[in-house]
Amino acid sequence: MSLYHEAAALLTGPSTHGGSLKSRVFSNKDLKSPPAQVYALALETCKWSSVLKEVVESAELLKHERKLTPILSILLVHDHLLAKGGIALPASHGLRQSIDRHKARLTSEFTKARIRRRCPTIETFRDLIEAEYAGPVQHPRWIRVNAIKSTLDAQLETTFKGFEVVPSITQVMTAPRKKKVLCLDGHIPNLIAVPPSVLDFTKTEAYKKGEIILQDKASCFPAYLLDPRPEDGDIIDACSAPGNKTTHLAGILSERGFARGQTIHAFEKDRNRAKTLQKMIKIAGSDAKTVVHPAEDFLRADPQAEEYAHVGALLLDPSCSGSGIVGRDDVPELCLPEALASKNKPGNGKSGNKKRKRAEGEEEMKPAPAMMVDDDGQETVVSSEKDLQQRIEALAAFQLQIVLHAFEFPNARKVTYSTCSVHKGENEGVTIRALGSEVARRRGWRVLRREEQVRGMWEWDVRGEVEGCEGDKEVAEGCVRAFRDDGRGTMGFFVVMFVRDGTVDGEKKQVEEDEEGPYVRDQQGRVVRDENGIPTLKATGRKAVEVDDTEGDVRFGSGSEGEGPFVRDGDGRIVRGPDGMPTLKKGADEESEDESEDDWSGFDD
Ligand SMILES: C[S@@+](CC[C@H](N)C(=O)[O-])C[C@H]1O[C@@H](n2cnc3c(N)ncnc32)[C@H](O)[C@@H]1O
Repeated sequence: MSLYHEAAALLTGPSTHGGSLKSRVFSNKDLKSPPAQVYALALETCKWSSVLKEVVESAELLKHERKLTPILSILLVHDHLLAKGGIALPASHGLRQSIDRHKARLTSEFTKARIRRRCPTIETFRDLIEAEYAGPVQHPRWIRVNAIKSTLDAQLETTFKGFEVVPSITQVMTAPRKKKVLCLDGHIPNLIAVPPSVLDFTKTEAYKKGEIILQDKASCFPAYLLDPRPEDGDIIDACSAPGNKTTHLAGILSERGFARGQTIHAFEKDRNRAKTLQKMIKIAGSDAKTVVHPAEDFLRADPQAEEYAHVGALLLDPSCSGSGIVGRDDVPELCLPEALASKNKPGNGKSGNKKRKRAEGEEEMKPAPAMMVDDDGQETVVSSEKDLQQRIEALAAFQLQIVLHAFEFPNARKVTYSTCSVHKGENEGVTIRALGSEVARRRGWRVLRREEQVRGMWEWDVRGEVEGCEGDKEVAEGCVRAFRDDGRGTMGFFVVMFVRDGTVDGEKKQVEEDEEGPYVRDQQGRVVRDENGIPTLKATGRKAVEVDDTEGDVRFGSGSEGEGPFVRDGDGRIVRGPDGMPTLKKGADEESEDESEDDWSGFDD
């Protein structure tokens, strides 16, 4: 079967593969053509289908070529007009000849379609189609600067040279997809948003060297909320692959300075995914500080083992329904030409119809069963609300087990739990059940209140659902949510942090100087820290931990005074608040006059 027949069958034929176009292509083991080629052809044809319908109808192609079906006609005309190498069939092939016979007419109708849309060149026509496909508001591309290998300033001067810095995410989301604008995120340090198609960042030197990491803003919440510090001891990332959050933890700690011997333990149950994890950790430069536990189930790690005696913080990001992932449920629109259309006026055929239309002669399509694809790729057929509830319940039971296991680590004081799901059952539901558990009560685990959270997180105003928290407003406020398509540019996400004080197993109080803990505090009650984030012990007046400075300088940014948008100290280092956010130079955060509604609050404390 040719590439075109395979793409046609995929787009209009009966399907046993539900889910997005991507998962339909890549889970279809019967394809003879390379899946990437089938996917690209099908997706691009869908994007252009309203134009192709117009061209095919105006050229009366289906009237003259009775053997062509509507779907085949637009797939072939797509490649004829828009693919670099034209139709991927020999000149003698019947399908190709059915298009070649009408070359001149098709080209002329395509030119008319372009001019009708006021596009002077084919490039502007392509941009218009991409913009229409994305809709008026687009999901930004989020880029985290990996503090182990680079700094925000260094990236602004290299990878993002020539980009205009705009103050609000709204301006990035509504900018032309290729416009060189960027927004420095106001919640997560070292995070940049740009329009989605401005550059293929995977081809940049910075990406190849691990200086930048493509990671959605919401996916940066857990490591930032966990706020890892040198005095936290070892850290466990329980469900790590592909390693975005593991490398983020390492990035934060490298800015603060790892304590001597401080280690991140990264568990990953799936052997293949563990390989990806190892690769990512190496590229990101965090391999020296990370112990990967490949193909190891976190639930089987013994909390009492000597190896984990110094674990003070855990990040839990277990498998979930993935219902918050952007693009997960994308099935592109498809406009098909009328089979026997005679001289249709352009635009007659209701192009832009949301639903897929079938023309005469197309095979009857049975509704595909809905497919739930978890964020680690596991597929479940979900054909009713009951199926969905059962799947959520099974996931929630597993997620709860992960949280309760983490609660058992003897020296753990901080645990974040996150999902990229929008379902209450996997989020607030798990939180409430964890709080009500025997181990939580025995060991004093509670939810970190909003006002106790690191600044970017307490300022984030999308919080947990009170109803999902059984009416407990304080717990709901402690939960952090993110939704797709709410104008903030993130994926759907949930994170909560559990903490406990010095009470160990309800018995002995750890030795502390007073109720406020062992560290020196300022007049506002905040722990006084040095430039590496290390607090001073009241008892000794000395630093709480020795920072490992054997691997070179611990930096909070580099470059000379006066460079970049941030305030610098006398040594040229970026000045940051206690939460790690850089301070913008005066005027750098001023809005343009016409920017009325945005969420920018600058980086000042
Ligand atoms: C949501 S993904 C993690 C994404 C990752 N935290 C990141 O930000 O790149 C969940 C991962 O947990 C792994 N996993 C699931 N159950 C596990 C377990 N019991 N122990 C260790 N890994 C597990 C899955 O194989 C999957 O790779």
